Amino acid sequence: TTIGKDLTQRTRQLEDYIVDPRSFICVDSLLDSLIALTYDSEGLKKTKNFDTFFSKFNGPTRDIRERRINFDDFEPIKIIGRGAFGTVDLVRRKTSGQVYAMKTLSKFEMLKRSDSAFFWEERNIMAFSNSDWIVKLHYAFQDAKNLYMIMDYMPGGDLITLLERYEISESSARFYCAEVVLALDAIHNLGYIHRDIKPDNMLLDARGHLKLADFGTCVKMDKDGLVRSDTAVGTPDYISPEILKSQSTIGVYGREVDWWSVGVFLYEMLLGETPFYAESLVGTYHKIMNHRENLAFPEEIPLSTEARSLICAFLTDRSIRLASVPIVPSLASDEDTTNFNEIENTDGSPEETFSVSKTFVGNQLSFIGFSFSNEQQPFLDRRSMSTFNNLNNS
Ligand SMILES: CN(C)[C@H]1CCc2nc(NC(=O)c3cccc([C@H]4CCCN4C(=O)Nc4cccc(C#N)c4)c3)sc2C1
Repeated sequence: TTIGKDLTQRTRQLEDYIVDPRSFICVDSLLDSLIALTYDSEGLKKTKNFDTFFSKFNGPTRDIRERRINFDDFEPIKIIGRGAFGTVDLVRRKTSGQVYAMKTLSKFEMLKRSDSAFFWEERNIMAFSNSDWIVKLHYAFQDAKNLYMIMDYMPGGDLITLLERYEISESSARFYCAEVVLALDAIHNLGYIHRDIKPDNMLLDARGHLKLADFGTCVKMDKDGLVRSDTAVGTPDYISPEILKSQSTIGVYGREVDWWSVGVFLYEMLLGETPFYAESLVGTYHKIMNHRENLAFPEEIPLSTEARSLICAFLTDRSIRLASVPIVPSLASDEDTTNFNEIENTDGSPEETFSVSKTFVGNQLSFIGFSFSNEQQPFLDRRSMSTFNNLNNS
C-alpha cells in the first residue's frame, strides 16, 4: 500500500500507471472515459448535472478526438473480409502512405446481441504478443458507432482461399502445418486457447509466411491450463468433440482442443475436404462425436503413412491426442540442476590472465559497447531524459 509513502513517491506511482499501455487507467483509457461520458450524456441535457457536464466537456472532448488517431487518418481502398459484426478493409494511412488492414466492429450490433466482451482478448493478444506468428495491432480507436483495429495487411490472403485455388503437396502441407504449430504454441504460451483454429484465420504475408488472425474466440486458461465454458465456439467442421460436449454440460478443456483443429486443417490440405463434412450442421456434429468410426481416408488420394499417422495423432481422443509436451521437468526449486550432468570443478588451477603492462596495449578496447541491460533502466527515467539529451547535444 502507499500509506506512509510521501507524496512524490505516490505521484510517481500514479504516473507509472498512467504511462503503462496495459493499465486500465492509461492515458488512452482516461481519454476514452471522458469521450464516452460526453457521448452518453448528450441525450440527457434535460438533467442539470448532465447538461453542465456536457456543456463543459463537449468542446474539449471534440479537441481530443481530432488530435488522437482516428478514422479520417486512413483512406479506405477495398473491403477484404467480412465477419459477424463488421468488415476488414485494406486502408492507407494518409500521412505515411503505409497500408494496413482495418477491422471495424459495430457497437450497435454488439450491444443488440449483448455480445460486447469478445474483442478484449483479440485486442490484447495482437497489441502485446510481440510475436511474428500473430498479426500485429498498430492502433485501436473508436467513435460513437464502431471499434476500429489497425493491423498488419497480409497480402497473401487467407489459407481457405489458397486451398480453393491450389492443390497442396505434402511438402507444402508440412510447411503450413509447421508454421501453424509454431503460431499456436505462441498463443498457448501467452496463456490463451484459440478455440477457432481454421484456414480462414491463417493469413500469409508478402513473403509467404503465416500469421494467425481473428482472436475473438480466444480465452485465458486458468492456472491449471484449463477453461470452463458452456458456449460452443468455433466453426463446426473444425470443432473438437470436447467443446461439442461442453454445449450440454459445463465443459472443462485445455489447449488440446486447438491441436484437434490442426488435425482437421492438415486433413483438409491433403485430402481437399474436411474429415467430418456433412450436408447439415447436425450431421457434422454427429460425425465428430463418433469420430472413431467416421474418420476415413479416400482410397483414391495418395497419402503417405507419415501424413496419415500424423492426422490420426491429432484426430483422436483428447487423452492420447498429440498435444502436450512429452516431458515436463519436475523441479524441486528454482535452482534445481538435476537435469544437468555433473561438471568437475576446476577450482584452484591457475588460469591465464593479462600481465600488467608498462605501455598502452588496448586489450579492453575491443570489448567496449558489449554491456547491456534489457530491464527498465531506473536511472534514465523520463524526466531526466531531457537533461540526458541536452548533454548529448551540448
Ligand atoms: C459469439 N461471440 C462470443 C463472438 C465470438 C467471436 C467473434 N468474432 C467476431 N468477428 C467479427 O465480427 C469479424 C469482423 C470482421 C472480420 C472478421 C474476420 C473474419 C473474416 C476476416 N476476418 C479478419 O479478422 N481478417 C483479418 C484480420 C487481420 C488482418 C487481415 C488482413 N490482411 C484480415 C471477423 S464477431 C464475434 C462474436
